[in-house]
Amino acid sequence: MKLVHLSYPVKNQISNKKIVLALGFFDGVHLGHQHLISVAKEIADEKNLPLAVMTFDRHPSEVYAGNTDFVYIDTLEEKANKMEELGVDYLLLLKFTKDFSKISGQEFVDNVIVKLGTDTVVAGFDYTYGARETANIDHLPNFAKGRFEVIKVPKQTMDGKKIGSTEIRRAIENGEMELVNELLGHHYVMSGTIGHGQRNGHKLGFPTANLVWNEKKAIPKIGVYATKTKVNGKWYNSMTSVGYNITIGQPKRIYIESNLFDFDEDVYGQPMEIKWYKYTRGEKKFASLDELKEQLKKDQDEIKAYFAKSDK
Ligand SMILES: Cc1cc2nc3c(=O)[nH]c(=O)nc-3n(C[C@H](O)[C@H](O)[C@H](O)COP(=O)(O)O)c2cc1C
Ligand SMILES: Nc1ncnc2c1ncn2[C@@H]1O[C@H](COP(=O)(O)OP(=O)(O)OP(=O)(O)O)[C@@H](O)[C@H]1O
Repeated sequence: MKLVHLSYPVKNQISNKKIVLALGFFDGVHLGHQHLISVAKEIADEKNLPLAVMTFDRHPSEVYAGNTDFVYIDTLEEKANKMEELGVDYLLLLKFTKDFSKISGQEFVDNVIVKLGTDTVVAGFDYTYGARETANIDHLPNFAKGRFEVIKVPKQTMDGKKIGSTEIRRAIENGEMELVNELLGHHYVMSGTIGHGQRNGHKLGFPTANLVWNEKKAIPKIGVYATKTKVNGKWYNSMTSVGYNITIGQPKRIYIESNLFDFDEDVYGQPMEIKWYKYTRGEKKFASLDELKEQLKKDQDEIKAYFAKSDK
């Protein structure tokens, strides 16, 4: 798969062939997105054309609402890896600027979709584009004027509700990891490197690997989770705390730290990935380290039992 950076207006086709173009932001590449891309892939294969997916370099709400705290389900790298697995040939990253946000639907069609050499556009039932998202998928054939075909993908739902990135972000921030994983069709993952903690974990008998993560990623709510953690290229069942570590010292910042089961190696500086399974409890302030230690033993038993059942 090729990653292509574009800015408005687009000047040239990206391939000497025409393309099938899937449109949207695609944060998380959830089950709804996966379905849409499989529809587009089928058309591309039938027509013997490359499949391109177009997204933006930042979420439009960062620009519209000036919301610089906006957090993402996927980093660009994660999104690109998922797209590649789905058989996408080109991932197009269009620069989303204030000026671009003001163009009309017709300008978007003429200066982006047509310039790319598009044969067929595939987009969802609620896809919008143009200034303040004024134009929708049903307007697209009028703007196309016969220059490309438009395929509208119907709403994909779970329990009657649209499968959507906004809902998944809400569920991550609410610690509803089982729902998150169901809607994504894969586990929510956070990756980064192993940083230094305050070195209290060893004293407690529960050493932890502290995650240094990409600050644009959505963080599960404060609390304790059943997780799997990858270090040294291998996945271990683990328990992960997202918290301020309120028992030891003054709360300053959020730490994400995993205690891996059946693992005892020095791994500072190495890559680390956390797959999130289930929220088990909130963070508590304990009167002593011994009480925290007692609780950590209980957490370990509970989470080991959870995996003994769910890994079967
Ligand atoms: C599974 C798990 C649960 C935890 N729960 C709590 C908690 O409820 N309250 C708290 O103050 N700290 C909690 N901690 C954080 C410990 O205080 C922390 O691991 C310890 O301070 C070591 O931190 P360090 O790695 O920075 O030295 C938890 C840690 C883990 C791994
Ligand atoms: N559940 C779904 N069913 C069908 N199409 C979908 C679904 N979710 C997204 N799409 C389509 O996939 C493309 C990418 O969608 P987008 O990036 O807006 O994600 P989203 O999940 O709809 O986000 P949000 O929850 O913020 O509305 C769009 O064309 C959109 O219409």
